[in-house]
Amino acid sequence: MRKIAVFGVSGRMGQMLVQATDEQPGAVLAAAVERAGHGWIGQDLGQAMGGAARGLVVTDDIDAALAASDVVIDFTAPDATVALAARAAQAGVAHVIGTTGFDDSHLAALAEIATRGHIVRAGNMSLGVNLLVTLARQVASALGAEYDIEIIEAHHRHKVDAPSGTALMLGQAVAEGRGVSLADMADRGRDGMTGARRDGAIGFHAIRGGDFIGEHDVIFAGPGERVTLRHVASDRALFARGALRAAMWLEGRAPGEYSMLDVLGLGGR
Ligand SMILES: NC(=O)c1ccc[n+]([C@@H]2O[C@H](COP(=O)([O-])OP(=O)(O)OC[C@H]3O[C@@H](n4cnc5c(N)ncnc54)[C@H](O)[C@@H]3O)[C@@H](O)[C@H]2O)c1
Ligand SMILES: O=C(O)C1=N[C@H](C(=O)O)CCC1
Repeated sequence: MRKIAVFGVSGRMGQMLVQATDEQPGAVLAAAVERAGHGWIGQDLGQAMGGAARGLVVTDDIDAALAASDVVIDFTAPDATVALAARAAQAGVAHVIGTTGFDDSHLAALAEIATRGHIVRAGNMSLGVNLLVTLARQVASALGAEYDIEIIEAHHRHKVDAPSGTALMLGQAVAEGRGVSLADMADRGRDGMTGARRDGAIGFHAIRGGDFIGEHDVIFAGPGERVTLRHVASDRALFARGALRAAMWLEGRAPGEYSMLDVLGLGGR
C-alpha cells in the first residue's frame, strides 16, 4: 500500500484529498497535517470533517507525518510548500504539489530541491486542462502572431492568487508555441489609459466571485475570426483524483520535478 500524507487537510482541497485517497486502490491515508495552531490539531480527522471517528489524529508534527508516509500531497500556500519540499526530500518522501501562487524565488528553490527530491508540481491536476495546455501550444504555433492571445480565468471568491496557476500554465504553453518568453510578453489586468494593444502581448484577466471552481478561456483573436479554447471544472474532486494519480505514478521514479504532462503521458513540462 502507498502511504499518503495530506498537508493542509482542513482546506477545500485537503478534504477532497482525504476522500480521493480513500477511493484510490493501493493507497492508504497515513497522516493528516495542518498548520500549527489550527483548530483541527489533536482532533480525530473523521470527526473534524463532521463524520465518524477514523482513528487518525490531525497533527502539526511534519517530521512524524513524513516518517509515516511514502508521499505527501500538498495544496496549501507557497512558503509552506517550499519549506515542506526541503523536509520531504531530506526524509526521502515524494511530494505532489498542487499549490499555486509561486514567485520566481519559490520556483528556483523547488528546482534546486528536485535535484534530490521527487516532485510532481502542476497548477492544475486535471486531465482536461493538461490536454488543453498541449492544444494551446499547438494553436499558438499554427495561428501566428497576428492572432492576439487573451487568457481569462474565473475562480471562487476565496482564491488568493492571480493569475491562476492554470492560466500561467496556459500562458507558458502559448508563449512556447510562439517561441517567445512569457515574462516578456505577459500583460496582466489592464486598467486606465493603457494605449493600444502591444503586438504579441499575452493578456491575463482574473474574475473572482461566488463558487466558481475554475474556468479558463484562451482566446485567439485574429483578422475576421476568433478561436476560443475553454475548460470548465465542475467538481473540485477532479483535482484531487489527479493528485492521487501523480502520487501513485511517482513510485520508483528518479529524482526530479515532474509535471502532470509527464504523469498523463502528454509530454514533459
Ligand atoms: N493544482 C490544482 O489542480 C489545484 C486545484 C485546486 C486548488 N489548487 C491550489 O491549492 C491551494 C489550496 O487551495 P484551497 O482552495 O484548498 O485553499 P484553502 O485555503 O481551503 O486550504 C489551504 C489549507 O492549507 C493549510 N495550510 C496553510 N499553511 C500551512 C502549513 N504551513 N502547514 C500545513 N497546512 C497549511 C491551511 O490551513 C488550509 O487548511 C491554492 O494554492 C490553490 O490555488 C490547486
Ligand atoms: O481553487 C483554486 O484555487 C484553484 N486553483 C488552481 C489554479 O490556480 O489554477 C486550479 C483551479 C482551482
